[in-house]
Amino acid sequence: MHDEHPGRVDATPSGSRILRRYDVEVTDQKSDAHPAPLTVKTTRIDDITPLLTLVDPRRPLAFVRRNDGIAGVGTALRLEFSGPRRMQEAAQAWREIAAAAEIDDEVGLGGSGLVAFGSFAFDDFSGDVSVLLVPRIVLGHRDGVHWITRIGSASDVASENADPATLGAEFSVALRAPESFGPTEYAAAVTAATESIGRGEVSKVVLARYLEGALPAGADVRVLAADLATAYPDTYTFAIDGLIGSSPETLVCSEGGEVTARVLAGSAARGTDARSDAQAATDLATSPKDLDEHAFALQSLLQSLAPHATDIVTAETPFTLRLPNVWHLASDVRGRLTGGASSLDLIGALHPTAAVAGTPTPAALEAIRRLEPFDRGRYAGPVGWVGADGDGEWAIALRCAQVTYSASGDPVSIRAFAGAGIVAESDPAREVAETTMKLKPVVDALSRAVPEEPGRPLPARPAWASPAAGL
Ligand SMILES: C=C(O[C@H]1C=CC=C(C(=O)O)[C@@H]1O)C(=O)O
Repeated sequence: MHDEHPGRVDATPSGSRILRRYDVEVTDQKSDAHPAPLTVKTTRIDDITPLLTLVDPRRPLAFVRRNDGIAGVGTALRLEFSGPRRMQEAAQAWREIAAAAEIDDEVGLGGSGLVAFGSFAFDDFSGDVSVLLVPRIVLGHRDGVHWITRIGSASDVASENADPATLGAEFSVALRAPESFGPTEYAAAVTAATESIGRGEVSKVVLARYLEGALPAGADVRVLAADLATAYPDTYTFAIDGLIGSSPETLVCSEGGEVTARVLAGSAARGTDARSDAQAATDLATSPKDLDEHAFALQSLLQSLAPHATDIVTAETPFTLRLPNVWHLASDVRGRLTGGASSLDLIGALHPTAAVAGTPTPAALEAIRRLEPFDRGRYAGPVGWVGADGDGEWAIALRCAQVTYSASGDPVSIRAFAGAGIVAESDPAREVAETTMKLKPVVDALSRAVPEEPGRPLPARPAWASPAAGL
């Protein structure tokens, strides 16, 4: 049964709100009711249709890497948060929702059972809301296991289908920098940041810029996510509340008491042949400027993680991570959780790391607010999912774009972001080039030629897609 009266059910002093809704559009109708406890049933299935063919073409919901991941259909619950305590409030709300839920999960893997997808704004004072979204249906794969989860109140848990729909035609979008903040203005902001570093006000600042463009009418934005997943299979491809991207950086993953992170900072262009590519990696691994930039990011992560974990290990020197568009300096971090923090508590403790803000954090945030003449929204914020036990996978929303919607819910425009870590030795022209490199995944995916025939072939409708199959 669909709830005809989705409405506001809780409001916190900071302005966060919990909305229960079953349709894409949120209404602000007030209600004193609290959300009914969720009933959740996860069943193993034999196989699964490509996840992205199952999700909403206008507002896809997915978090995938290589063949593993989860995708969501419909909305059982939408929770919105804002302000400096948005992640702490989300952690608390999620604890209550998960504790009240009735969960029957025969799979028991990360991502099965009750999950919420989430995307959080970068800045405490962003105009964009942060969200946790609980879908009506979750489809998942992990380690060769496939499952479907149905979520709802007791009466409606099995009432929604996940029907595959052919991906729409490729589309091409001309992305442009805003007139007021193009490459020249970005370079000037980099200079201002290095001057501020020279005056000792801050040690590192991550400065971003953006490109934007209009989407063609009826654009199926799953196509962007599908192109990114194909081109960047080793990254986390995400599509959550219109934020679509492919991030190589793990903010934090927690599973069964173990916590992991992958810190990235320090970048170089890929070479044009094998020899120049190997040279680019060696130069990056020995560049004092990039090693400094990396050390700030790693230190900030280690310091913020320390109160929540023990036996924290990381290598003494970063390794070079090869992506199709760029080399990065990378450090993997591992530890054991103490004190029972959920993955939402952890993102609240770790965000923003110096990979996306700078060092020291307050001065870097102040410089970003002063030098970037736009709201980052959810770019560079945590993006991922959390399960009922608090475990989850959270990337940093990089190499991504935010879709904006018309009042009727149609995708109308898109804004792609990229930033670069600025330290004392940064050269403005090189930082402009670095952001261009980092914009490449989204720019390329939005410049695809329109194929001869629209749409892509789909496998036959799977048996589990219907509640008649008894799932
Ligand atoms: C801020 C971004 O990248 C961060 C992650 C990896 C390398 C970075 C760098 O070398 O500056 C940045 O810290 C971005 O992609 O928008």
